[in-house]
Amino acid sequence: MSEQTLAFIGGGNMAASLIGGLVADGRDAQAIWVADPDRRKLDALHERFGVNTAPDNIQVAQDAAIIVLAVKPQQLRSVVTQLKNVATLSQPLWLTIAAGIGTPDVEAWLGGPAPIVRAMPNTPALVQAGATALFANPHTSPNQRQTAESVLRAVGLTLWLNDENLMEVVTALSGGGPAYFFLVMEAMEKAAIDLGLESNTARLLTLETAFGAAKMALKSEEGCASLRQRVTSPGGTTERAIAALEEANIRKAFARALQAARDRARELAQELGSKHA
Ligand SMILES: NC(=O)C1=CN([C@@H]2O[C@H](COP(=O)(O)OP(=O)(O)OC[C@H]3O[C@@H](n4cnc5c(N)ncnc54)[C@H](OP(=O)(O)O)[C@@H]3O)[C@@H](O)[C@H]2O)C=CC1
Ligand SMILES: O=C(O)[C@@H]1CCC=N1
Repeated sequence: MSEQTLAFIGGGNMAASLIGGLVADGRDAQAIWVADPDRRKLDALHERFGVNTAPDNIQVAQDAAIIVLAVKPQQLRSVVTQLKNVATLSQPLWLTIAAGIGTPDVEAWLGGPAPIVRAMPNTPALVQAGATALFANPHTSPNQRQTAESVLRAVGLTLWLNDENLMEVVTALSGGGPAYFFLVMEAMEKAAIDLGLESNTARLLTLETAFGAAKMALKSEEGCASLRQRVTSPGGTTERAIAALEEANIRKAFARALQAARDRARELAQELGSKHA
């Protein structure tokens, strides 16, 4: 394996999204390795993206420059403990994407100081439209920060956080955010079908409208509130729709949703962190 080999430990949803985005960005699939206990998942990743695969975490991680920890938070501790001796041989950069679990926990499981970048990506990485926040622990060199950033920048926007505690808020906002938008799109599509539109028409109009609104907001200097008002003609139809949404307390629902996700990230750290023996 060459020096810039990326080893993914865990070949599930988020690993597939990151790998798909990286390969689409031109990264050599031969320099990407994936380990997962499920042979069918590995075969599917190989078929889809041409990456190398093996069921053995140590085999996949041992010569890698960057080890991406892409397992569920509940599996992170045992995986890191299993791989900690790899670090003494090849001194890789650890890149963890697990929700809730902080770099001090990963460092404690590794048994000593190590360069660790904690990232919170999201699944649109698959189509290079991801949004990722990154945090580097103090043992990460400027070069290693750049290396981690270049991996995530290949699949979308990257931002650095100075305060690791804010990663829980990012997890609630952009980590899980695609699911909230998918839910809104699901609901809009269903409502339009119930009102008589043919399903394919409802789907296409919903998706293009979501895409157009996001693209317009990204390109515009105006905030979302102002763009919303431009659609909302006084005495018109949108005004009635927005009034119905406000009446259903949509703002409060989103505030509660993000808070619940942020709190769950904190709970995961409590339940699974290194202080919890
Ligand atoms: N999904 C998302 O949108 C996002 C997820 N994340 C984070 O990414 C991480 C992965 O999430 P996601 O991809 O959704 O989860 P998945 O469950 O889809 O992927 C995790 C994979 O790791 C496998 N696995 C289990 N145990 C081991 C082991 N010991 N060694 C190697 N692989 C193992 C799992 O197999 P099996 O299923 O058989 O257990 C599964 O295939 C999580 O920590 C999550 O918090 C971060 C941002 C967004
Ligand atoms: O739901 C989760 O826990 C993960 C983290 C952010 C998105 N998916």
